[in-house]
Amino acid sequence: MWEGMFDPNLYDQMHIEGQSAVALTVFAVGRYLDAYLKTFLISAEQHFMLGLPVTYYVFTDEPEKVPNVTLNAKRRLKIIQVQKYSRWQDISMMRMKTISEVIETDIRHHSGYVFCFDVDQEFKGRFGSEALGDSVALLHAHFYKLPKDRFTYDRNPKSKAFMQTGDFYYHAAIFGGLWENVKNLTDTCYANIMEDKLYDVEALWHDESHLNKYFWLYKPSKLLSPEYCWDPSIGDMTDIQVTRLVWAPKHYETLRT
Ligand SMILES: CC(=O)N[C@H]1[C@@H](OP(=O)(O)OP(=O)(O)OC[C@H]2O[C@@H](n3ccc(=O)[nH]c3=O)[C@H](O)[C@@H]2O)O[C@H](CO)[C@H](O)[C@@H]1O
Ligand SMILES: [Mn+2]
Repeated sequence: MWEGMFDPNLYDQMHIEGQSAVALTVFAVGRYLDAYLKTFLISAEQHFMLGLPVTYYVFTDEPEKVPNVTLNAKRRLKIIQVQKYSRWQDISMMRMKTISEVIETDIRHHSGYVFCFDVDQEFKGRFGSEALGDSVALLHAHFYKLPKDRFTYDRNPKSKAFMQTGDFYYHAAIFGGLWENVKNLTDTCYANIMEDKLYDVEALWHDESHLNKYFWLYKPSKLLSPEYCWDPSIGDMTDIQVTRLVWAPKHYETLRT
């Protein structure tokens, strides 16, 4: 999906008539909560799936610290406590298991669609119902123009994420689709992550490597352009007419320790 390819009103009309409901999952564990969550949620209320019922699922180790954000009509927020793994790689990877569990116990009873987001980002423009689809993947802003041999797939044959060729390089900061498909995605990635642990290997880019392998084997039905997750530090914006969501500044040294 690129700006200019679609009529937003047609998508909105179709999803309002079809009574589509959307679940958004986001993790804010450890210092990521103070650093990013409030901006993420406030901006989502300004731009994410406006007009549709949205349930936010905020996963955190410190529920009492989740900011109080005023929500639009038909929108609600659920806070779910999770443990804080000591390694940031595990905080990131283990999201797959937690998302799968909450789809099973909660989401599937309320929302047809699920979108899973990193928290270190801010909505800036319409992120609307045109982004909904059976199985949705995002083109990584740093790779969408590069030749395939530059894609940073996992090249270790011992990892379940190993792959030699692929279609695109997908960004793990956003994926989504019908809950059935997101359930299958998270279950598959989690099983592969755990099998890697058994053999003491870790994929190059963690959950992102497993996500790329998954979307190579189970093709997504819809691709989002980097407008849907843009890094403002990229100088060349010739393809980008609208930034819908942007990366927030990363402060790995202070936030991940
Ligand atoms: C292009 C790139 O470099 N991608 C990798 C990088 O993305 P990122 O640098 O975007 O990862 P990240 O630091 O945003 O972590 C992913 C998400 O996990 C959550 N979180 C993570 C750590 C923490 O202490 N608390 C917390 O809540 C939070 O929602 C965060 O947005 O690192 C990730 C692992 O972390 C994956 O390996 C990604 O593939
Ligand atoms: Mn991130």
